[in-house]
Amino acid sequence: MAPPGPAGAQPTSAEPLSRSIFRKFLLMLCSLLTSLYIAYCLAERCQPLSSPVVGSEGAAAPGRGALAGRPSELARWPAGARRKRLLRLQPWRWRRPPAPPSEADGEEAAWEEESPGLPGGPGGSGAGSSVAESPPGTLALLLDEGDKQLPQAIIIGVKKGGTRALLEFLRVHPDVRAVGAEPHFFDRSYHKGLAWYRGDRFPRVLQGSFSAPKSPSYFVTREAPARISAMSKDTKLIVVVRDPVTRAISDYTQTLSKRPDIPTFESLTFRNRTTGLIDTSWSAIQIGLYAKHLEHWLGHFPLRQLLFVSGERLIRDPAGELGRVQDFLGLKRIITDKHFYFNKTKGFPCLKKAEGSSKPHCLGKTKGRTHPEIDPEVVQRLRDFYRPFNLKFYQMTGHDFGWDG
Ligand SMILES: Nc1ncnc2c1ncn2[C@@H]1O[C@H](COP(=O)(O)OS(=O)(=O)O)[C@@H](OP(=O)(O)O)[C@H]1O
Repeated sequence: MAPPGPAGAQPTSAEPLSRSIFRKFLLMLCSLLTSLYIAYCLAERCQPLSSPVVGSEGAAAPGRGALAGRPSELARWPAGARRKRLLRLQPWRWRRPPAPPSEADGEEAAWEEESPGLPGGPGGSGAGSSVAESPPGTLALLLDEGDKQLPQAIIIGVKKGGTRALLEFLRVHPDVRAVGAEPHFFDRSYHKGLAWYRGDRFPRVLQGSFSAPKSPSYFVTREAPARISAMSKDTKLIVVVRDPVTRAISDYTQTLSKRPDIPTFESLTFRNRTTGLIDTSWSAIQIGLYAKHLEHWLGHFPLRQLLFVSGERLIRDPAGELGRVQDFLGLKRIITDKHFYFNKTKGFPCLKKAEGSSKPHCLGKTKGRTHPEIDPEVVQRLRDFYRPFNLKFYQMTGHDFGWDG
């Protein structure tokens, strides 16, 4: 017979059994909790509050992910938590990102290389897709809600319309952030999906501000209206338009600066010089058929979601045009006359102070090139050719741009 234990320590026959079951239960609970925590962490949900909420969404199918990244998603976070994320973990957000490289330092030049705009060459002949390959200078705007998300406004063109000037002027606004190069998402990289587009394309910027990356023009890309609408039907679209004849010459001048051996403007203009048949497959001509391109956009967006900026007025009265743009984007009217001066040497309006600097700033030498002399008869023929398209465009937009006298 076993000796009795200390008083009170003698377990009943049931006690050791229940204690060991309890211990096992505790152990199992602990391991279960640990596994749950690990699984949770692997799903990237236990990152510090600063981690991009929208970016963790995973691969969204085009047309579906847009809403997930929009303010509604951010609304799930309490305002305090959101503010904390901004303050604690992304101090760089408070700094203005460096200015995007200007034409002078290569970005623009590199971009221009992509669009020789010659028949048969890249961005050259043909309607629709080939024109789409010629990346007209466009800009995408990100109306920011404090985290990564898709653009809420895009400057969709037109190439040589004055898109760079609009971007540089808009950057003066304290609520505007400019970001890196546009990834040609809606024309070339759409297959990569919206999550990729959102990914690292746009910086996280302060709530209430928006960023404006330089981007290709989607105005002449057939697929762009449907794709942008699939991203968000609310996207605001800005088009800088310019007299299509001058625009075509400007386009040609750009190509000529890269390839001095190209045929003359006059010979490229006609399919048959004798009959006077215009070569509408030449992208320099095709891009200027604004009414035709606009029709595609109006199939997906109501007119009120498009703003047409006059390229001519952007030169004559930059503050006036910027006023309209600020209103359209819901920005406070901050950019006014006092921001501009006319630089006689450049022949264009320039900024008294560049964004982030105290020095005056004109656009680089690839903006405001001297155009070659074009045979006046050819210019007249082109004017006649564009007139009906221009009139249609005035009718559609409710605005006479004055290109036809
Ligand atoms: N302030 C100011 N300074 C310089 N240039 C100005 C300005 N405002 C508008 N423009 C006109 O912008 C034309 C170039 O248009 P884009 O910037 O859209 O060109 S691009 O498509 O991005 O290559 C450019 O065309 P070209 O004159 O043919 O070079 C200019 O006429």
